[in-house]
Amino acid sequence: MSQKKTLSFQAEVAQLLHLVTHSLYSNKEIFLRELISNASDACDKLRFEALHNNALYEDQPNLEVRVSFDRQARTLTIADNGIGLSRDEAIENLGTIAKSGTREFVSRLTGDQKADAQLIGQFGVGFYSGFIVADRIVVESRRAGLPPDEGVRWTSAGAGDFEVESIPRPQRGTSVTLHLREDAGDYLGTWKLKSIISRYSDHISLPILMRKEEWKEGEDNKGGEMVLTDEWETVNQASALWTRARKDITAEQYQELYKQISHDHEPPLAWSHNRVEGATEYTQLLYLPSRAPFDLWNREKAAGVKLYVKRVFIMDEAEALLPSYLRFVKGVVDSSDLPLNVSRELLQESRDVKAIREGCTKRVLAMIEDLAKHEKDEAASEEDKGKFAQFHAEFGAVLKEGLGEDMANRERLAKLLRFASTQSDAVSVSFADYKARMKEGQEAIYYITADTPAAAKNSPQLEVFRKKGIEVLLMTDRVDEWALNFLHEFDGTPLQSVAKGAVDLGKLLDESEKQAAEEAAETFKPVLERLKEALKDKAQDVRVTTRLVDSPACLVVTDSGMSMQLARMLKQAGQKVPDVKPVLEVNAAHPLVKKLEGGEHFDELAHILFDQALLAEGGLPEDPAAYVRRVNALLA
Ligand SMILES: Nc1ncnc2c1ncn2[C@@H]1O[C@H](COP(=O)(O)OP(=O)(O)OP(=O)(O)O)[C@@H](O)[C@H]1O
Repeated sequence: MSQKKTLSFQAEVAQLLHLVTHSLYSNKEIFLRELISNASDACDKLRFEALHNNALYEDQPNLEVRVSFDRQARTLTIADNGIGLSRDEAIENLGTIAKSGTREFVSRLTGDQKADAQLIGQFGVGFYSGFIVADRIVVESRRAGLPPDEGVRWTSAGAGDFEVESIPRPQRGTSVTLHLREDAGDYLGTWKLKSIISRYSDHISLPILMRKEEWKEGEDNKGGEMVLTDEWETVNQASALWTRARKDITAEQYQELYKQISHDHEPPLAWSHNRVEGATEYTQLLYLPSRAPFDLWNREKAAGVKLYVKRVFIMDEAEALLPSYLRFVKGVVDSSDLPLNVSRELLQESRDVKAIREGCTKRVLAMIEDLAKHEKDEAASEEDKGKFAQFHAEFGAVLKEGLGEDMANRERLAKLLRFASTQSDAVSVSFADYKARMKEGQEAIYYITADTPAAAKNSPQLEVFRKKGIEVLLMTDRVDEWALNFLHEFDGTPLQSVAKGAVDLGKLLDESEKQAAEEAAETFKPVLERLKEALKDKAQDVRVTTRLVDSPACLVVTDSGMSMQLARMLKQAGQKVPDVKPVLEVNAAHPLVKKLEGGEHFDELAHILFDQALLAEGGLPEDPAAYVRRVNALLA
């Protein structure tokens, strides 16, 4: 019945194992953290499945992990009584890489052994990290609910293949036995193992048990030694970290929990841990990561908050707990009120969840505001001062989605945004900074949206603002145009795109300038009419402007219209966009525009003017070849 079978590892696993077994490591001991974390996950899974099927506990309701070693045999065993593995699951889960964490790790491997090895040390590679210290691993397991003769033994030396056979196994759960390498004898000692467990696994909510050691005198008083007894003792704190009081938790412990739940090897930027009491009671432990994940822009991406109910793990990625624009936040919410059998659908409707979501959102915003406060705080350390800028560089753009998504917090969010401007290349100007620098008589916060910082900075629309010394915010995140639709003012001052509507610099223009502009418009009228006629298929209107200084022309849209940039972006994304014709604004004082009056090549010049204005703002002429032909004809 035992049907021994040899199977090959999936190619990525083989690649990973090769690296694990052939490199030097800065941090070998992480293997224990990884195996204990798997054991703990397996117990969480059992507890969750048992909510619907209590029989799965069999006669062992107390979930635990046991770590033991055998000096003679040179083996170290990590055993749990969690959910266990069926034969098929062992083949599937221990022969392929399913989890995104490990896959991402493999994708980051460079082939440079030293760099890769360091990456393993930081990242951990789950189960396979056992091969850092073992030249053979034997896994014995039985899945909860299967009969005692349907156990499985999985064995591998970490090369290209592994063996599986069916075995009888009365006890539920999994034991992982590491046959330690020559140089890994260190791990055959209670003290060493205990210290690793307390460093990495203290926050695990399950008891981790080890055999007690006792001092035994040597015979005839000839030196004694520590010997193992049959008594087991718990060697970790064994209470979920977030259930403890803040003052009893060290920064390292918070960071370890973050690593475990986020699979991020960098420490978090900040965290916030609170017990919320009142109508809805829950504990929240929320982290701001220091780097954006590669799939941050996937709005479907699951949120990073795990839901527990009365310390029972319910689900990963409970997206109902935070709005989508905070999808980068990681952490744990442990509710005292939700039913244990809560489903995703139920979560969407629950009033308690709504309260939790609001509470968590406030908490996250407060955390970010704190980072922002430190930025300007003289007394803060250099490290703390830099944290907000780092946060904003990684997550600022996604935060902007909140302007459209979270009306209740729009003002708080607006205060947290930073932009580049015509006075600052660094993305560091807040609306408040801008307001403080506004010119006498300036009535709006001016901004321009463009595809790139260079396009924004060199846009002809900025010319008059530059001449007058008026700052303009440069917005170049894809989301800006959309997000700013939802923000019409900041602290009482309206926001105005410089590429929308006619410029009204109002009090900023002096009388003589105004008069000159009006006169120019008047004398230019006949040319305008001809321009309108020549460009009637391209431009909604043509008018004389005061916004240009050095450029002959630019394109603008009407106040309510969609900007050209947004229209291009939507088109690229394959969306239907109503065909909006822009308004062409011309600088009547520019030599090229003056040339129009002469009448020669009028149509050709008119089209060149329009296409150049389009190019200048990052667009493309509808018929680029025709544009080139026209320019060449004039150059010739
Ligand atoms: N002690 C265990 N009990 C039950 N199943 C286990 C145990 N250890 C590992 N497994 C199974 O093997 C799979 C692979 O484990 P591995 O540690 O490589 O990845 P992971 O934990 O899923 O992912 P990651 O390490 O990226 O979180 C697990 O998802 C789980 O299904």
